[in-house]
Amino acid sequence: MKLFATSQIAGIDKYTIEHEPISDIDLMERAASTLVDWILHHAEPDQHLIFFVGPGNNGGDALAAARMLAWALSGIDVYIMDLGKGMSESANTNLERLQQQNRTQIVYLNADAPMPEIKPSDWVVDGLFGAGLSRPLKGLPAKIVKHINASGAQVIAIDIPSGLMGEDNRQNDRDSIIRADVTLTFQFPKISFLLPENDPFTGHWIVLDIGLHPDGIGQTETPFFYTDHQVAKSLLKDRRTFAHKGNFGHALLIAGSYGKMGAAVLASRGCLRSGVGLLTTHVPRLGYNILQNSIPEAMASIDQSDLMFTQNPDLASFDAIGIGPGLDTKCNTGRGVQRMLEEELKKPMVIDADGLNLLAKNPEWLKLLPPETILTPHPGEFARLTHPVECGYERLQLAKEYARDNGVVLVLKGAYTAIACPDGTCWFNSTGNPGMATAGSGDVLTGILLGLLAQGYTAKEAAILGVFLHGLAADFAVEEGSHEALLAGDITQHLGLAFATLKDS
Ligand SMILES: NC(=O)C1=CN([C@@H]2O[C@H](COP(=O)(O)OP(=O)(O)OC[C@H]3O[C@@H](n4cnc5c(N)ncnc54)[C@H](OP(=O)(O)O)[C@@H]3O)[C@@H](O)[C@H]2O)[C@@H](O)CC1
Ligand SMILES: [K+]
Repeated sequence: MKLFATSQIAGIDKYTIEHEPISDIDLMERAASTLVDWILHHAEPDQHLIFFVGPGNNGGDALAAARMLAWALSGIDVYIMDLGKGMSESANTNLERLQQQNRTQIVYLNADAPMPEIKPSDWVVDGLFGAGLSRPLKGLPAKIVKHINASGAQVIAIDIPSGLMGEDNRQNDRDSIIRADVTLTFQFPKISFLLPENDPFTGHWIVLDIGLHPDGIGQTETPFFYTDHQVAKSLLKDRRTFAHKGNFGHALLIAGSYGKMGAAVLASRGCLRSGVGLLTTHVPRLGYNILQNSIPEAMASIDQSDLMFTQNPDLASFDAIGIGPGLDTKCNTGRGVQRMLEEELKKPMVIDADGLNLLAKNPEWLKLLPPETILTPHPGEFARLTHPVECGYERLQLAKEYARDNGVVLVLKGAYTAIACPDGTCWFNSTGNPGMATAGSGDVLTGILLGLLAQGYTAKEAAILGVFLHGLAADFAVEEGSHEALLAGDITQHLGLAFATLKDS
């Protein structure tokens, strides 16, 4: 799915009105009816709802929804924020319709008016501002937002929590943004919803399809995408009936050191469960028994060192290389990695964990990286590769620059993992859960990415698909357990179900 800046969404909105064609008041009616469906599905018949209405079309949506709900629910109050400059045309039409219906109390709130009582048991519907917000809230809007946030009531935001910008919130006033429990957003998640600093504002967000015109969506260019089932499925390659293991590549994983052999085992499992034909895992001597006992499907390549990686095997027979899980950053290991990179191998590569920490210490290696390279930092590792940042928005910009400037696919791990590609595109992942914040989860991902690279997926395809499958497998694992108890090994165990679900979807 494409993701757009709010200004672009307004353009698609306009395109829909012109080309469907549909009048703007009817498009608003369609949007409002999706809100109403959601609310009726979740509210008890005696639920008291308080609508806060702003001057633009976000307010218009709120007024239309209040009218539709007033036929079904008895306790609806509407407060209109009076900024002294009137309302948009469609909002005005909906105000007249609500007045004519005559089932709802409508009160104007100006700067001097006392704030209405909101009980913790009430539901507040926030229709103050949406995609048309142009600056941080001050004065009356900020006062109303603070009053709502302090109420303890459930808050449902229409389209965007009022006060939150769709993209860049670096200059925003965080005290003057609605803290919603649920955000019902139209057609597309907004880019700011995918950044960690905005989670307290959006709460749980849900996308409501309002049928914006597919041609308008298709013609609007954007660097941002959301990897949903459809995208991931389109990347998945078929396995032919007469295929044999030679068709699915031979991966080399360089992983493990004294005390960190688990990382090598987990990454090996992730790799083998992602469809690779053959896997050789290169480990220090001490890891030989551990590896062979815990994962007999992997072949072992043994380092000359007892304790750590120092020297790669002959690389000629491998289709892709993964390096990093449990590697450690000792000098000898660093020298080993450097020698390997200096071979100027043209094999696809994935670098994780201590591989990234070594790269951060030796930025001159960047120019030695092969063309199809994936780096998989979490925010801390990314800060070491670049520099610390203030917020997720800045990190996203930096990730896009880093991927473009260095010709690497950068997998910035976290909720909605962002994959920045050398072509300037950025793909947010839709699967996964907080249970994945657990030891070894990243090692499993490295294994999956390596397995996909070895099978001939490009670095970009492998990253988008691999991150999606990793998250989906973890989602299945959590369905049987809990976030707290999720082990990285549970992710590998559910990879089969993730592949199968994607194929059948
Ligand atoms: N796109 C779609 O597909 C569809 C969109 N729909 C809905 O429309 C919404 C977008 O509507 P919108 O463009 O009218 O913007 P919205 O946020 O309601 O208000 C703008 C008003 O606020 C004002 N204003 C701005 N900032 C301010 C501030 N800090 N403090 C004070 N005032 C401020 C601004 O005036 P300004 O002073 O900036 O000139 C203007 O008067 C969208 O979120 C969705 O809910 C659906 O109905 C149908 C399909
Ligand atoms: K809103």
